[in-house]
Amino acid sequence: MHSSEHTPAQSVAPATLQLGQYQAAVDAKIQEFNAKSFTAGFWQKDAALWVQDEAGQQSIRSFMGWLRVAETMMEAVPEIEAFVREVKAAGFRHVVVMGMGGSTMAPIVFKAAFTGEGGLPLSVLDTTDPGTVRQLEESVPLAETLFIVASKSGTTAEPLAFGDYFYDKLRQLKGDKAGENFVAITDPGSKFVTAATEQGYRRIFLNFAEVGGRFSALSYFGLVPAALYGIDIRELLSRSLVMMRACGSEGDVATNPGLELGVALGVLAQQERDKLTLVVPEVLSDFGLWLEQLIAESTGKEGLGVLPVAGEPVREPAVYGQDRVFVYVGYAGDADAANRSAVAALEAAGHPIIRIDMSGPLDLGAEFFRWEVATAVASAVLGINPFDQPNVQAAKTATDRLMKEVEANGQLPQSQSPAATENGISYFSAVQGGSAAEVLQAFLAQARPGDYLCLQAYLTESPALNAGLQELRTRVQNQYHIATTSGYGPRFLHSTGQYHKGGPDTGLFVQFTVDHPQDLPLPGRSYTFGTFKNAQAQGDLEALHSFNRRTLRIHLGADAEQGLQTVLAALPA
Ligand SMILES: O=P(O)(O)OC[C@H]1O[C@H](O)[C@H](O)[C@@H](O)[C@@H]1O
Repeated sequence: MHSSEHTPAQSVAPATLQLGQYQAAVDAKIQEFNAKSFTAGFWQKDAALWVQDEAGQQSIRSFMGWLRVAETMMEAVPEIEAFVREVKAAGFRHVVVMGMGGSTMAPIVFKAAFTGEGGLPLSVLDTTDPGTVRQLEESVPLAETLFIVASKSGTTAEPLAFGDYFYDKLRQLKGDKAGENFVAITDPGSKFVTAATEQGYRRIFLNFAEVGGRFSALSYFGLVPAALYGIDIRELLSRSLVMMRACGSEGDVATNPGLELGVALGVLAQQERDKLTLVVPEVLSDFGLWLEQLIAESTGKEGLGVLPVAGEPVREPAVYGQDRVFVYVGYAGDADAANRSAVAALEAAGHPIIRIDMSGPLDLGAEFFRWEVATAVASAVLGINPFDQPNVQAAKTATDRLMKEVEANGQLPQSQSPAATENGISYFSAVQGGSAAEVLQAFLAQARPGDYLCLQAYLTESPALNAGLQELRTRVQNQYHIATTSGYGPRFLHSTGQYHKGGPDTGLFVQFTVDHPQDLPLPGRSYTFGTFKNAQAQGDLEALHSFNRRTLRIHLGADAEQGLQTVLAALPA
């Protein structure tokens, strides 16, 4: 057993790595990295530490702006705070952040981890699901809501659709003054800058081309919503800077919190401990969404990667395979007894364990940085470029093609015939079976050690659905001992979707779809939110097939919650 502590005063949250039998391999990699002065090279953006091809190296050098973005943003704090005062003085009562993937993940984490005291209530929209869009619209005071359209590229279809949808609503209320309620966060020179200017947006925050989406938590993308929500962004950033110095440009990898963690994760993945299973107290559950995107999109490519497993029911050692590393992130002094004792039992059973105890939610600023460094370093161990997402495009391309068919024919092409239809629910898969139970059984029987079940819910999120999806994960854990992940679509397409297609061929993908009786039209477009979302589901299924992934689509009919219960009832005991 080996443990390393980082606990000086005015310092970063302590991390303890209990790696057991894997410590020797991690130590060997640390020595190898020290011998080539990895720490210095990392800060000098020496791209040869990651990949050897010139194009890959060029991409790496041009996306390392996140290393110092917290310093730059410290100087922007007065500007952001003045903006918050302006917005409050103008009478706004609510903030909605709209975007996908890295552009909205940090606000999602902040919303759950902080109370919002002293700030404006915050909502995040990152789905084309018409039910969710409608719920959001009904839950905010439209005329007094500030809408932040967040898109680095300014070309992502979803945020542009959200912006147009709500701009149209505001025009109906305020005519030419609609733009007062809109803010853009995007890269300089993006097409969206022109559109937002023409529409009279209140403010356009220009972010940094050299900061990629999933590394943008500590840039305008994370900090403008954070400040509006009442978070002390100066303190958040100053804690990031403490971590940044701790991860600083010289010295032994073994005493560098980000580098050591990254080497450990990379080496563990090479030793087939590639399911990074996050255990957190309830208030930090959305930290898992942020970490999922960072790790899965950065490392899940070329058949390699670390699979983040977030939100999985924490269980007794007997249900797990030998492919896990457990990471506990919580608050020092918070009992969180059930989680901590479960992790202790897993440690006693021989699983590698990493524990991080923050002093409070403002430490998230430091943790964002630690995990960004660790993810970049784990990618160096694996020999891949952490800053591209080559396989996300496969789903987008398939969706675009399907949307052209919608424009031409007024509807999506019919999909294949189901393997089984029972109680109004249809099951589509390459596996055969005469009944729902047989199809489910045949599909899940493909599970091998090291595989994972991936639930992809293109549904309106609700507590009942969350409970049903958790029940499904628990049942599969019990019976097949494989890792289980779960995500709502289309959110995960901009996150773990990269790993699903680009990572190892170990996924068993179950896609849930539903009818859209409560659809919503999109202004200026010939299609609805519902059609767009269906095309995204169908497009991603095609993309998964093009990578020969094992899939099962379950169409739940009109009532998703009831449909999911019917599926659970059909699941072999
Ligand atoms: O901020 P945007 O340019 O709109 O991008 C939003 C997201 O979409 C893409 O699909 C990428 O895979 C993500 O890494 C990115 O965070």
